[in-house]
Amino acid sequence: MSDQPRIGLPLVLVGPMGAGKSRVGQRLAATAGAPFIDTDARIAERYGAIDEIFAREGEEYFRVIEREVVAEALREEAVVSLGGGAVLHDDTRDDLARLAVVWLQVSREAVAPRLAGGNRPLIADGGLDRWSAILEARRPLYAAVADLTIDTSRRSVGRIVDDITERFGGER
Ligand SMILES: Nc1ncnc2c1ncn2[C@@H]1O[C@H](COP(=O)(O)OP(=O)(O)OP(=O)(O)O)[C@@H](O)[C@H]1O
Ligand SMILES: O=C(O)C1=C[C@@H](O)[C@@H](O)[C@H](O)C1
Ligand SMILES: [Mg+2]
Repeated sequence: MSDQPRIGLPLVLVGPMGAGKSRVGQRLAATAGAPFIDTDARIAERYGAIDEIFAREGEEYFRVIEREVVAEALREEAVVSLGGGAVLHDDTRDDLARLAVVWLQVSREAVAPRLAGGNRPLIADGGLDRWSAILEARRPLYAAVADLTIDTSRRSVGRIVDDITERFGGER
């Protein structure tokens, strides 16, 4: 008998840039012995670096390929970390209504050091003010799809993983 916690799959992480979706998703999947999919990473594998896609083809095109990758990922029995803007797509929000979704939140103060050095095209100009404006525009979308909300600002990755396994444990 494995003593790995069992969680219902797919288990989906949403939230703004820098909230910890990739880091928490990876750790959660490893802890639960589940596959991990990061849709940003899958897009980059197939189509090239995300900042280059934005620069070359624009955001609208990015959202089309993002939707394809997200739709495929949500059909897999995996921990799935979505890109920050994936919830903008109506079909993705419809899919998420039927799945276990965790909204990782983070304060403006806590996210500042986490964003340092990243390659995030939407906040390349505008920095933290732009990050806050994007979050406010999307807040109702995250709220609409979330089954569990966790403020990660002052919480370790390990504690966040425990919070999630506590809420969604024993469903596999
Ligand atoms: N709970 C936490 N406490 C402190 N630092 C964290 C926490 N979670 C993540 N980080 C750090 O914050 C940074 C951003 O995390 P991560 O890349 O997982 O965010 P993300 O939500 O996937 O962002 P993006 O939407 O840009 O992909 C990383 O350096 C990560 O190590
Ligand atoms: O918040 C967003 O719209 C984005 C977040 C990242 O995860 C990437 O998906 C991309 O940089 C766009
Ligand atoms: Mg990420």
